[in-house]
Amino acid sequence: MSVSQLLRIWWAFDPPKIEKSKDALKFGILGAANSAGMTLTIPAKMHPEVVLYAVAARDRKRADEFAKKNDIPVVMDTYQELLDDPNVDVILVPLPNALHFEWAVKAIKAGKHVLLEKPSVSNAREAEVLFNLPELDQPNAPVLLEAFHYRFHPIWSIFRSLITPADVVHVDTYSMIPWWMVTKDHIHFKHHLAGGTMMGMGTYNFAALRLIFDDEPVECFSVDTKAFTEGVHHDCDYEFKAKFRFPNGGIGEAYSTLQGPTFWHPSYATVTHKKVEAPDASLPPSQQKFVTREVTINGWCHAIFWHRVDVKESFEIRDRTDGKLIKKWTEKQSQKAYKPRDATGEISKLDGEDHWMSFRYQLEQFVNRIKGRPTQYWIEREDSIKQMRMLDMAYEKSGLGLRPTSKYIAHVN
Ligand SMILES: NC(=O)C1=CN([C@@H]2O[C@H](COP(=O)(O)OP(=O)(O)OC[C@H]3O[C@@H](n4cnc5c(N)ncnc54)[C@H](OP(=O)(O)O)[C@@H]3O)[C@@H](O)[C@H]2O)C=CC1
Ligand SMILES: O=C1OC[C@@H](O)[C@H](O)[C@H]1O
Repeated sequence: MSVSQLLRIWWAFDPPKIEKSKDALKFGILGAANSAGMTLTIPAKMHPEVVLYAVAARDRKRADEFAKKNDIPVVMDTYQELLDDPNVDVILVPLPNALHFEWAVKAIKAGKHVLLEKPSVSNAREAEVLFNLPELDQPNAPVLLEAFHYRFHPIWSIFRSLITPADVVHVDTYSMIPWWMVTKDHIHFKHHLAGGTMMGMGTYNFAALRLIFDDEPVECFSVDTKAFTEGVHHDCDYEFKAKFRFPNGGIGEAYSTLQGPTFWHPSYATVTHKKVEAPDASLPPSQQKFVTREVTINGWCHAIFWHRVDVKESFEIRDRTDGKLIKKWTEKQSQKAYKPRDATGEISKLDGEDHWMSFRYQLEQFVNRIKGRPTQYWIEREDSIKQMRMLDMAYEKSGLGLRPTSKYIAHVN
């Protein structure tokens, strides 16, 4: 690892504190959750309009420790107290998946903006209710965002700009978390908390497939899982491989594990396009040029550590009359973009620094949306609903069944 790589990662996790603006948004966090570090407390240090105001946790000692570590001035004993506090503008919901629905609904009904951990809820039924709450369509409605952080990183936009969704024939996606990072008693492996690897990591792969095809899957035709069978862990997949068919006939594959090998391996997505004609005015009229493009993004999930987009184009020149191959060759190029300025075109005009994690890019857009400024990237509410439909489709096919619906749904009209 080079010194510049090390420095980038160092600054990403331990950035210099910056001055906060007078009209900064006050954030409250529901639960002293581990994920809140990446999603909010670290990126907040780098955002002038974000102030960490309060944390509420079920255990006072845990809450106090979390508050001290993150310089959060207010500690509350219940989540409801935090929603009732008029000083709080925004709520981060980093609770177990099964509690996302209830607390996101309550927060929105309390008039708070909500940054909601992924996966947004437990299943599509909950998503349809949450993302269609009438409060979200009123004037000055609260902003609700599913925290799909990687979609806000510049490398993701560069990658997508190299894809022609209608021509995609095959996509292979891979992500993993080493076994030692997720113990069996983690919320990821509790069925009543809507656990499972498709929920935890797979949702990232599934979103990648939806975005690459720019469409929704018509069918999940196979899901192989390795899942726990006993006690609270029952029917929680710790590894899976799923295959989907998309409307253009293309196949999308997703593999992920929360019990992966000891050494972390960067996520990747490899996109194969069909062979298409590449018009070339320099060729004689008797000849035709074709190209088959393969685009791979390495490190799409946690791009701050390392990433690279590779494009491989295989060219052929053929005789127009009999199709005979005249010449063939391959061209390759790669690119990285830790900050928008590393890119070209519209992307290059956006704000960002080398040490911004995807979470910091996400926070930028979230705050812009709340402040009524333009957002270059966003995840629409309908998008989050479709995402949960894809998860349901896979869980149904796997035989593990949908993740249970919150009883709180009976209270929402
Ligand atoms: N964006 C990302 O990189 C990541 C996102 N996630 C997502 O974030 C969410 C939380 O995950 P993570 O932070 O790893 O989990 P943690 O277990 O670290 O935190 C979950 C929090 O939920 C609270 N909680 C409330 N009720 C329960 C309950 N019945 N059982 C357990 N905890 C409860 C706890 O709060 P209290 O302090 O009140 O006890 C705890 O702090 C999940 O939705 C997960 O998918 C997870 C990892 C990374
Ligand atoms: O987003 C995530 O979800 C699953 C976690 O265990 C993982 O660390 C994180 O990146």
